Amino acid sequence: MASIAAPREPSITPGSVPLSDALIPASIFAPDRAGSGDDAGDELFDDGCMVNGEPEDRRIDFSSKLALVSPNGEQYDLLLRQLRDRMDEGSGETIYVVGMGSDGGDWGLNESDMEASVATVRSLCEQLDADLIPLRDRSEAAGLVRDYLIRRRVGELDFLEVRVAVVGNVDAGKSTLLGVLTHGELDNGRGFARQKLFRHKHEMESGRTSSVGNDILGFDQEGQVVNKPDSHGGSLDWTKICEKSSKVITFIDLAGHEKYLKTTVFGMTGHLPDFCMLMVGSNAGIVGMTKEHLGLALALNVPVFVVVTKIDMCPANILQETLKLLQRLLKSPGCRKIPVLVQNKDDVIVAASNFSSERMCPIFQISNVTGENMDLLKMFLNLLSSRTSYRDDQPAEFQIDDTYSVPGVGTVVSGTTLRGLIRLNDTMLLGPDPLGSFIPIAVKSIHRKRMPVKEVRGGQTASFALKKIKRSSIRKGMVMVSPKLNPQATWEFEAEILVLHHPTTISPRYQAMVHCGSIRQTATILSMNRDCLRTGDKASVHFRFIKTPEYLHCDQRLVFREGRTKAVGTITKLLQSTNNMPSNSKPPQIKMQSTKKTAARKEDGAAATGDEAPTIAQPSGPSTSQGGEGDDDPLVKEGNKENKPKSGGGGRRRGGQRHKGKGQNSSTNLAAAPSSSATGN
Ligand SMILES: Nc1nc2c(ncn2[C@@H]2O[C@H](COP(=O)(O)OP(=O)(O)OP(=O)(O)O)[C@@H](O)[C@H]2O)c(=O)[nH]1
Repeated sequence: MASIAAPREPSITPGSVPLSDALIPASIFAPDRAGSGDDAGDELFDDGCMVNGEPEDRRIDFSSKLALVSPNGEQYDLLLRQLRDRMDEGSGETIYVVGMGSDGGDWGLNESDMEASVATVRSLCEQLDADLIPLRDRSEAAGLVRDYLIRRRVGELDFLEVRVAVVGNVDAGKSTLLGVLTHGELDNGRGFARQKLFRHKHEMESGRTSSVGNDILGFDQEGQVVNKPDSHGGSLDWTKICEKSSKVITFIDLAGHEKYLKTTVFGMTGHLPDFCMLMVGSNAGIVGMTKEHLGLALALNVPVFVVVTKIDMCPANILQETLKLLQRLLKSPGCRKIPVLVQNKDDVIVAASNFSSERMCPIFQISNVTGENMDLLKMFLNLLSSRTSYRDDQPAEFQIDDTYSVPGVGTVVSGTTLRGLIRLNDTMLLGPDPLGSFIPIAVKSIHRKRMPVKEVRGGQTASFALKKIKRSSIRKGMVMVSPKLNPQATWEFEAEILVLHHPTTISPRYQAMVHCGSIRQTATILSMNRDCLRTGDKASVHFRFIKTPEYLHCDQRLVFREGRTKAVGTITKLLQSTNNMPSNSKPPQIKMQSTKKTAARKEDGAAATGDEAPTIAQPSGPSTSQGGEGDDDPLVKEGNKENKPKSGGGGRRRGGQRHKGKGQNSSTNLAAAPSSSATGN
């Protein structure tokens, strides 16, 4: 366990500093509960006792370090239930501490008690089809304490998945770190590692958007990296990585430059990261977009860890200064984080065990050139577990963040499964279209990280090939949901918002882009419970989308932005609307079209998402629709021009509105009414 080191005088020697004076050592987060390392398990157990109405002493004392030594049959069942609950909570894994109690007794077991306890845990793991992976042994006052990672066994076609958004200012070393992690070769300080990543990206094997990059890092059961780049081109075979991995980290690589903020916001909302890795160049410090990106993660409740790079070239006093400023920023009233410096493997385990508390913010200091502390960062990544529930019994929901036309396959949508289980050949409802309708659609094939699979569950990203649907009928922000949900589309909603920044005042009729999940659409403020809003104000605001209704939930987080104006909030109410027309008053003329032919047509794709950006033709693999999306914000512009109807003719029209449906009654007002009309639901 780490101890508090005395603050060191700054020296001029480059390298990581042991502990900035006020930074908190990870050891203060050390678990203080018996055999759990987690309050949740204890609470669950207590609840169980209450529900079953049995006195605790007939059960088992989980606060005793001896709980695992020789449980009777009933106690064993309780231990099993507790472990199962904890693994469910951790999406298939948990860190388990043996020999540590919270009953006030000294920590540690003698050898025979440790042996018996480990035998119990091993047997519990067998029952749950999980692996018991040793993390560390340590000696405490009364004997041995051991930490294990317990991880659900996965088949060849399965793996645990964690998404990490990578943000930070330009030049912080984001691409370089991802190159070093995924390709296993150190950088030379002049862009070597980054080049590998770019080359691999340009091959566009991923079939994913070019504006929000994706890189994967696979870990086997032992926590070893399985990525093996091709010795010639350095490309990575994603299928092989997934087959060999028990855990795959997907890095959502978000651009650092301010002009790409729209893409960054979309990556943070639409790609549902479990965690955010904020990169800071030690020599440059907290500059540029660092605060902006941190604020975004905080607004969306995504737990953040910080990676300070370039410690090989940074004088120690500058590094100290950067850490001090970082700590001040993280502890400020706006952040309310507890910065924790991670310096050794013990700290990694403590940080990983407590990270989901959201308040803790682990800080790593690394060098992409010397590789210093890279092992700690890798170990930490392997120990992170997904924050999304993966229970199969909920009705399935999948949010679409991109669409493709794949030659020979047809229309493919990619995105994230929010909950439930989706199987091959399932029929889902796809929508809403501009009229608010959902249509039934069959799932023809499923890929996870380019690997064909038969099913996908909550928390996992996937691509689906869809039958009989044109790509042009699908846009980002649409969903595919279980017919059981009888989905409704919403034009208007209420949200509690907080204005983070606005140069003047916001009042009714103001328009800006709403980002909510993978939805990205301009909305108008119809009314609010204050006359006007300035920076720092909170209000309940009534919004209306200007183009199409969307599928929303109460309690969803949203970001409302236009240029440098930013507000964040939570949806509190979905409202019925009597006006089901887009704000530009153009009668809705279309409905989702299905097609018998699924020919790959790039021009379909160019209009698919409502972006004016040209489609980037890729040399191989699927075409993508999001080229150049970070450059401009056409919807915002349109919104602020009061959405005058565009003259017809030559200019490209947006989204679904360019496709005229056959026999569609243009005056039909369907959208906010029960919307699964096409399905008969
Ligand atoms: N000495 C040293 N150089 C580094 C380190 N990390 C990155 N670099 C160099 O810093 C430069 C910028 O790194 P990038 O990875 O491109 O930075 P980035 O954050 O991805 O920048 P954008 O993609 O523009 O947002 C490159 O020349 C790298 O070789 C490091 O740890 N030590």
